[in-house]
Amino acid sequence: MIYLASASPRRQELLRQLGVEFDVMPSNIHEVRAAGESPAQYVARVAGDKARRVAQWVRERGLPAHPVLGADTEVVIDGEILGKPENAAHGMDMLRRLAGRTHEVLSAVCVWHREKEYTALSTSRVTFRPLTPAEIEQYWKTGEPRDKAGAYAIQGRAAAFIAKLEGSYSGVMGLPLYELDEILRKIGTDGI
Ligand SMILES: Cc1cn([C@H]2C[C@H](O)[C@@H](COP(=O)(O)OP(=O)(O)OP(=O)(O)O)O2)c(=O)[nH]c1=O
Repeated sequence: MIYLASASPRRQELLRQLGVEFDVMPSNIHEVRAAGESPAQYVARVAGDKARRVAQWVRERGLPAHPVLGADTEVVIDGEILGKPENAAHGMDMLRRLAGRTHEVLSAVCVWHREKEYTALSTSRVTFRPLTPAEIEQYWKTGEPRDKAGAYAIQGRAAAFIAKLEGSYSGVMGLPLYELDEILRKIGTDGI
């Protein structure tokens, strides 16, 4: 049993795939980049913040001390983190930037267990085919990109845009399962 420090339905789906039993406990932390933090440092730190926050609640409420899992996923292009789209113009802008190019998706997991934290980072390279303005608009209108880092979902219609993926499909979707399983095996809580 673990606590999943996330409100993301994608992360629940991915965790179910590993067969790990979990309770959902969203962290609701405010994600803000600190000065001088690289994208890799940022995702790892945010995954840790989510896990630490929920671990603290678990302690305060006297709940059973199961491991706590936090995760963060960011889309990076030209060294810049794109974040989630604030509105249609912002989202379509992101898709225009990604079209016809290769970008990185950084996905970090952090497990807090017995006063120790275990963090892993998955880096994937995703190549989009070129997109026409009409395709970008149509895709935006599906509603799929709205709550997603980089304004797309590999597990949804954006699969049709992805010419190449080097790295971790589950990592791009929001929870790198290979890296997570390595940590869970280390602490003796695998789902199998
Ligand atoms: C690139 C990409 C991102 N995403 C999603 C995964 C994450 O849910 C989201 C990135 O935002 P996150 O801030 O990592 O997570 P979240 O706000 O959804 O949930 P929580 O903080 O409670 O854990 O983008 C996809 O679903 N598919 C994709 O292809």
